[in-house]
This record gives sequence, structure tokens and C-alpha cells, in this order.
Amino acid sequence: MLHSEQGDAHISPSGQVPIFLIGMMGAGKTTIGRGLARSLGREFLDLDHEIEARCGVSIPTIFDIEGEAGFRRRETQVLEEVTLRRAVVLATGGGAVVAPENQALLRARGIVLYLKAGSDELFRRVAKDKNRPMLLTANPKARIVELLRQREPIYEQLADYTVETGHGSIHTVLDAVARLLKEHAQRGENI
Ligand SMILES: Nc1ncnc2c1ncn2[C@@H]1O[C@H](COP(=O)(O)OP(=O)(O)OP(=O)(O)O)[C@@H](O)[C@H]1O
Ligand SMILES: O=C(O)C1=C[C@@H](O)[C@@H](O)[C@H](O)C1
Ligand SMILES: [Mg+2]
Repeated sequence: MLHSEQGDAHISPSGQVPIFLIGMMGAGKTTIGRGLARSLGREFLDLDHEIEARCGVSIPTIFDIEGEAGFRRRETQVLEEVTLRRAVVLATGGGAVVAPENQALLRARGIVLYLKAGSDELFRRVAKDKNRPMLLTANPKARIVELLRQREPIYEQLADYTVETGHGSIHTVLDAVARLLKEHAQRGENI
């Protein structure tokens, strides 16, 4: 549910409430986010890309220079800024939900949609991609299992809606999201 913060969120004109996608690496936040934004006629923002644009370097480089703690500080700063944008679909980073201050921003400022997939499928999707510093370990599959175990309760607790993305096509997921948002609007909720 959309909780108003400083009284601003609930007075957004129709079509202005930001939609935040949360979930693990490979769950489809970027892919589904782009498609959803296109179908709603909204701007699409990706938190990881916004961080990279502001820093002028890639996320792996930020991890190399500043470590995870430095990346997380930057992630919170950029999240604070981009969650104020109206009428956007925002794909967050896989770990953006962990910091309590980030949870508060997401909860207060928009509709939170959890894209959920199991560890086998997540691993299949990200295995060949070297751009994910959290997975640069001897056993990336075990790392995904562990991160999912830690984060799943946070994703579940933060989500207004959850959509399974581990099976079926991108099209099927986009249809399911569109249906949820339509029902949300039909209940008289802001969107
Ligand atoms: N049903 C589906 N829903 C979403 N993505 C799917 C689906 N089926 C296959 N895919 C593929 O899974 C991959 C999802 O990767 P994507 O980069 O969108 O994830 P992400 O959640 O943004 O990850 P990260 O947090 O690392 O940025 C894409 O290559 C996409 O084509
Ligand atoms: O799951 C994570 O902790 C991360 C996911 C990516 O989206 C990036 O934000 C970064 O690689 C960290
Ligand atoms: Mg992404």
C-alpha cells in the first residue's frame, strides 16, 4: 500500500505514483521495468544505471575502489533522489532493500512490486554475466542461495504485490503486472 510521507504521496495526480521493482539479481527488474514503463507511457529508471551515470564508472569499479560499503552509501543517496520522481517505473538494485532507510523510502514513496524467482533460475540467468560483484566468489550459486535466504523476508515484507518471474515468458509477467495494477486502480488506490 502507498503510505504517504510528509503528506505528498497521496495527493499525486493519477498516473504519477512511482512504481518500484524489487527482487534479486536476474529476477527481471530491468527487463520487466522497461516493458512496464513502455506500456504505461512512463519514464523508466534503473537505480544501478543512475548510480553509474552519477559516478562516471561502472558498479564493479565502485566496488573495487570503495568496497560494498561505499557502493551502499552511494545507492542510498541516489535512491533518496530518484524515489522523489513522479510517473516513473524504477528498477532497484538487488540489494537496495537491505538498508532500513532504503526500505522506508520505498515504502513511503510508491507502489512496491516484488519480482520473485527461485535460486536455480536466478543462477541460470546471471551465471555468464561478470558485472555483478556480489557474485565474484568461488561458488556464485551458493552466494545466490545465501543472499536469497537473507533478503527474501525483506522483499516479501516490503512488497505491495508479488509476481513470479521464474517460469514463463516476459510477456506473461508483463500481463500479470498489468492485471495487478488495474485491480489496484479499480480499488480506488492511487497509481
Ligand atoms: N519471465 C521472465 N521475466 C523476466 N526476465 C526473464 C524472464 N524470462 C527470462 N528472462 C531473462 O532474465 C534476465 C533478467 O535479467 P535482468 O537484468 O532484467 O534482471 P535484474 O533483476 O535487473 O538483475 P540485476 O539486479 O542484476 O540488475 C533477462 O536476460 C531476461 O531476458
Ligand atoms: O544484489 C546486489 O547486492 C546487487 C545487485 C545489482 O543490481 C547491483 O546493485 C549490485 O551489483 C549489487
Ligand atoms: Mg537490473
